[in-house]
Amino acid sequence: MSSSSALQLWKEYRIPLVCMAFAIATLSIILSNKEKVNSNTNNTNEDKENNSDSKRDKDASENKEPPNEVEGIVQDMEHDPTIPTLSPAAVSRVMDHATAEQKPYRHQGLKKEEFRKLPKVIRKKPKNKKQADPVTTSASAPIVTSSTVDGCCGGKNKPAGDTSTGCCGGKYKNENNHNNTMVDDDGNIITASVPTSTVSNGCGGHACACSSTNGFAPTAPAKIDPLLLPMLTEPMKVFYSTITGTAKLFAQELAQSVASRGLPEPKLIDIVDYDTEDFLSESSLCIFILSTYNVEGPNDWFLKWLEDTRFDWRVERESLKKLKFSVFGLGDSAYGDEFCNGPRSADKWLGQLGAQRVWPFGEGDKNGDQGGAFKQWNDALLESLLDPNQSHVHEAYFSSDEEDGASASEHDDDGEFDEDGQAVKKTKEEKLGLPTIDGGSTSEGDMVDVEDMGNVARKIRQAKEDKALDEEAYANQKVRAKRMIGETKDGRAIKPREVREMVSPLLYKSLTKQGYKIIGTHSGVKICRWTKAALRGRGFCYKHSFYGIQSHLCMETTPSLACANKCVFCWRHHTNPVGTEWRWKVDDPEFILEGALENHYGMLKQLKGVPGVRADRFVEATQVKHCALSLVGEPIFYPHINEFVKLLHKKRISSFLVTNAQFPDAIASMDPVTQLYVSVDASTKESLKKIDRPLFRDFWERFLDSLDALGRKGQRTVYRLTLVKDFNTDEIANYVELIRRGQPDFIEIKGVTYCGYGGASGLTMANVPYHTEVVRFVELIQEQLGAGYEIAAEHAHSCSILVASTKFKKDGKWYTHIDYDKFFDLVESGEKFTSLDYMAETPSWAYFGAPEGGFDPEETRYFRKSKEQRKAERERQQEVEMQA
Ligand SMILES: Cc1cc2nc3c(=O)[nH]c(=O)nc-3n(C[C@H](O)[C@H](O)[C@H](O)COP(=O)(O)O)c2cc1C
Ligand code: SF4
Repeated sequence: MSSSSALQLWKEYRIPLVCMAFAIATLSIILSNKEKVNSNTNNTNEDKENNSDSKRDKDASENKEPPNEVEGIVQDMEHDPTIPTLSPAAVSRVMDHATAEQKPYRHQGLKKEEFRKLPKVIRKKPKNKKQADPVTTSASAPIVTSSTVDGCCGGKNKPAGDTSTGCCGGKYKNENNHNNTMVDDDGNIITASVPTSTVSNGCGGHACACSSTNGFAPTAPAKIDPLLLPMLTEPMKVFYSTITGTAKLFAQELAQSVASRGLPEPKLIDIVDYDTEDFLSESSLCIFILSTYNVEGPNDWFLKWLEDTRFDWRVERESLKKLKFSVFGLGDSAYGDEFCNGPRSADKWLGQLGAQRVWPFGEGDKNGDQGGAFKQWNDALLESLLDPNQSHVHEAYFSSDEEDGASASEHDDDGEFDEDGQAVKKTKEEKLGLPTIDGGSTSEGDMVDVEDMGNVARKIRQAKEDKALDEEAYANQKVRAKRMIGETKDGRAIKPREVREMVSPLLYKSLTKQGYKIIGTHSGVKICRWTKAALRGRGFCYKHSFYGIQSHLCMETTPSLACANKCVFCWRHHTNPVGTEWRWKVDDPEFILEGALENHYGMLKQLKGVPGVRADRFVEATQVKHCALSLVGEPIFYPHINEFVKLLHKKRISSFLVTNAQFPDAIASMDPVTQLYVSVDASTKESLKKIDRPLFRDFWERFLDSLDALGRKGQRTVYRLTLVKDFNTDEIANYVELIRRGQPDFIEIKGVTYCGYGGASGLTMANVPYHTEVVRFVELIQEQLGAGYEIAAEHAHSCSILVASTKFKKDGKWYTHIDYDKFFDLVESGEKFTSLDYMAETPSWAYFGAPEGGFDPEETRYFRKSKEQRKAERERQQEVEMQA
């Protein structure tokens, strides 16, 4: 073929020829790759390592950058059946982190041999697999990276002059290793170890793995600080309180820096929008950015709640133990001692309530570089949180008692002490309720083994489920009101805070279980056992002997289930809400009274068929004549107590109101009641604190002021003393002093009734005095009181004795009973009257020392039945109640 014809041919067929040649070349490449893949499938892990090494060699020889390490890891994971499959979201989080972290390593310009020694796995520790000895571990063994990497530095840190090869012996170790711990979408813990420079603990000694094939020594099992978990599994919450907006700006800044580090974006919450009670079940990481105001401000509610909870002995000491937190305060140093005082208190109380401080308190001064201080604190906080080698719990800020403005004894429960008086420190696992090693003490400090992480994840899931259920129940029931807390400088209204109901679903459940009927949101009514006894003609309570009340005509109720004490003998088993001020929704007095009567009659109806109920008593009982405002809680706490009492009197129902002497102003402003009681549970400050466990710090002053207010009332007044052996049965002289102070008309003294208290009070049967002991106590009181008071009546059955002012004794006869009709007439008249205007004669059987012991002879004395008889009767009663 001539060259011209060949050229002609080439011109005609060049395109199909080139295409054919290209197709053949492509086919041969595909075939050769397929062979490689097949042979790779049969390779050992070591082969894989070598293949991957040779790929790196190739890359290095072509002067290319090493491949993205995490891409390699993810590919490895896809092929390795021992590695759990990660969700795309988890993979992308790992990728983001690794990409962010590999820069420093590249900048160090590592050589290929050095690069090979880097760990390249993301692995979950194989279940029940014993950690291999680092010396004998082959390269094919699963490598579990550690947050405290102990492996060889590979000589990476050696200075230019050091030409030796292999192990540096730890000589040149540095602190920078990056270890990112992740949790996949199923709650599995994964550890992405992406060292950026050298490993930190050197490689000297027997554990040196310089000679191992991969040059990386697996050491301790992967561990994660459980305190990091909430941050990794759910967004942190950033609470702010602000008036002029700075705290909110800082909160937004924090949120941005968190998100920029690849963590879930935080939730920003204005503290006034949050139900403080929800902190009790809060398990998120909570950051508080709080401004300081010495006037009414957005912090008030939160701080009040913290303080109340902190000093409420009914609340579990570590009630916020699930919460992890850090506080930053905004203030102005021009305020001197008041600089950032609110936020600092929040930090202190959170810590004292068991919350885990993940970073120390920070503060920014408006008078200085507030923004700079915040940035510094913010950066340090996040750096610390992202560093798993750091302990995330920091020393609580404990102020001295003087700082709190209280005596040391008032705060003596700040810490925990063992029998020797030494402070007891709980391990983090104990605080978190995690399983501990060797029955209580962790052998490895603060870290929890990966194998325990399943439990942690389960606990977190459980807590979330519980919380969701709680929230749902609460949302279904609550009717919220708004509370205005002021206005901003420019006249804008600050968001009102929502007011919640006193009775939470949990409390509702607990109280109804104990037989209470709940009316509205804060009131309760219950049938007392004496009402049942009276219906059956089996006697009345001590009020019958002392004041002429027939128990079946009496309704026991309270318009406030909350009070400000935590008395050791409280019937409520310490489940009730407490507070030093009313902070709940308020129900209408008419609604409460109607609800109380309706429920009372409803409960009575159920007793209709109970064996022994007398028809005449049952009919009488359908018209309540007396109301004992003493069931539980503090009735005087209810903001409309005067209206409530007025309604009772209008229905010609007498009012017996018992207060616990913590609200002197309320006592002073109380309109006349049939009988006003004050509980005098102790006679000294120390024993009152011990027995009533009051919430108020100035509880003693309040107590004395209440007695003074009672003395000024000019009403029929009573001191009620409940004797608890070994708590308040001595100090007679002090009681006498208190009686002289309040000049009550009567003093009721009774032994405490043992109701099977829980552990909270620590009360046992040994604390219940015998009747003879009560009598002896009363005699001593009377002796020391001298003229003016005498022992008037008793009710031996309930171990109660009445000491009365001799004003109520005329011609040798006692007039401790009440002419109720006269009382209502006096109230209706609107005239001023005294307790002497409506007294009535006391029957002789009620006198102290009378053979009847205060038992009305008209009643049938009931003696206890045998266990079997009681059981049979109980069953019969249950049957009747069921039918009803
Ligand atoms: C009326 C008022 C009262 C303040 N009281 C205090 C105070 O008692 N202690 C304090 O450290 N700072 C006090 N400050 C300063 C603020 O806490 C400070 O300016 C803060 O940065 C405001 O934050 P915000 O913009 O988030 O509201 C007060 C400021 C105002 C306007
Ligand atoms: S004042 Fe009454 S309700 Fe309150 S704690 Fe004491 S006993 Fe219980």
